[in-house]
Amino acid sequence: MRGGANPIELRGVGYAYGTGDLARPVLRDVDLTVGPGEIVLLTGPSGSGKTTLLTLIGALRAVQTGSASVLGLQLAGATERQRVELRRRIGFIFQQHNLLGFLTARQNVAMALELDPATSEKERMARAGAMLEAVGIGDRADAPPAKLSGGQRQRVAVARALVGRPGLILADEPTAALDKQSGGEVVRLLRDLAKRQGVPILLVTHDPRILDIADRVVSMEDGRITAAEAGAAAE
Ligand SMILES: Nc1ncnc2c1ncn2[C@@H]1O[C@H](COP(=O)(O)OP(=O)(O)OP(=O)(O)O)[C@@H](O)[C@H]1O
Repeated sequence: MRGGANPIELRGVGYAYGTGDLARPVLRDVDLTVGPGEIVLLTGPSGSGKTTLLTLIGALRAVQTGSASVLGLQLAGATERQRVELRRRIGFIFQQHNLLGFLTARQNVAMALELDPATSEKERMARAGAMLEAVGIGDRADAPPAKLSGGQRQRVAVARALVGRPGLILADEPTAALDKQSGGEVVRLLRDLAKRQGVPILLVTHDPRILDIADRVVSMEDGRITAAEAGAAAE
């Protein structure tokens, strides 16, 4: 079944951990739309369900109730194969950069292209190098993650998420491990590159200092969306 025209369209989504008497609802009747090229920040107290919602949209867990269309795929009832294909079209950025320590920055970025049989090793390395230039650390391409600062590692993670020209970026607290300045720089860079490519972003954050990068800020509380407001970037 095909979904809607927006990159993300959720209607009445619910989710519970556990089953039977132990079932604990953590998402309740969530409606959320992210439009083409839109940057939406999802905020709210710890435990309100933000990460659960993000992983559900990223096809990392199954939809239980409601309708969830992501990049045109209706996730309710989708097969595992369809979900794997969808995941390949999404760029993920996590709190911890999740880079492989035995690979250089360039190899870490190039790895994201390995599933694309149309590209040669040489092309993958060239595209990875260009993406590292775009995030401002082209001169550190041959360094392993251990030789990079936290902010530089997160830039590599941004390059890795964008290099495959994804249809959507999902980011979970990408600034949590960074100081104020490097956190701000990394998300602004992410925003600028995403806007240039027209890639929509859904980004979970606790960090009030980065809310201004959003076109829209959505708040969650106790598994529900409680408020949606225009971000500073949209004004
Ligand atoms: N795998 C799991 N099994 C059972 N309960 C879980 C699991 N993962 C999360 N929870 C619970 O679900 C609720 C929502 O968690 P979730 O991580 O989605 O919230 P969050 O808003 O992202 O929180 P934080 O901001 O602290 O990351 C929490 O009460 C959490 O304890």
